[in-house]
Amino acid sequence: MLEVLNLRKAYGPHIVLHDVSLNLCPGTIHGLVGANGAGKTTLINCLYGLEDDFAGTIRDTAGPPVRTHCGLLPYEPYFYPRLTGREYLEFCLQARDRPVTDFSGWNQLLELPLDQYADEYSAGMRKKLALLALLVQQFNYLILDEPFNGLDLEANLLLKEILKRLRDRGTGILLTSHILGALTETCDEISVLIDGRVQRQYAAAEFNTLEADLLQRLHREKLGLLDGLV
Ligand SMILES: Nc1ncnc2c1ncn2[C@@H]1O[C@H](COP(=O)(O)OP(=O)(O)OP(=O)(O)O)[C@@H](O)[C@H]1O
Repeated sequence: MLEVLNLRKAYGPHIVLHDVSLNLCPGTIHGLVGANGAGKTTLINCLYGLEDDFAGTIRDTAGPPVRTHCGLLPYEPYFYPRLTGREYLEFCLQARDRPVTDFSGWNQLLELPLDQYADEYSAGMRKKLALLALLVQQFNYLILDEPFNGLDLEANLLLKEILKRLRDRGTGILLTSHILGALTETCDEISVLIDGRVQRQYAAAEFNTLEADLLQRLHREKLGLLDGLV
């Protein structure tokens, strides 16, 4: 299990995360929802070790450093110039001392032109390539920052199915999204992050109240204004 306990992270005087605690269990899809600037990417960066100046505990309870068995899809994947999609995948595997395998099975699903330079891909293709680099590696845990953003409808549907199958195979998946439906359709539990605090965690059986709760929590005053208008 990946455990985040009393995580506190500040940039200078600005406290971004206040005592955040959550667990990512194997075989579970855990969604993270929150407004722009709520601290989702900061939480992910701390969890994956891209930030180290924080207080609290982050650990894989099985023992090894979190990154050993965990793959990250960053919000905006970066590709070195003049590397083809195929070379990027090979680079990702070699960087982790993994054998370079045949990508054609996974790429029959995502249909990327792997012999084209990755930095010339469209935004959606870049996201697919970064996802492909995770899928070919069989991680125990995946951390996905906005995985659905930028993908076309077909790829969105496919990705939901892939995530559910990985979950059923035992992978623990933490994902962020601003698309509530994408979260409620795929997740087993959802944490709501407001102003750097986990306000509440919802189990799947409680998802039917999530949208109404978020409207109240985020827009109580605006709902009052709306009442006067419509
Ligand atoms: N490197 C940084 N230096 C200073 N402040 C930062 C840095 N990174 C993030 N922040 C601040 O931390 C807060 C949380 O940012 P973060 O990117 O984690 O939010 P988010 O929930 O992922 O937002 P979004 O939904 O827009 O992606 C914001 O106020 C942001 O300005």
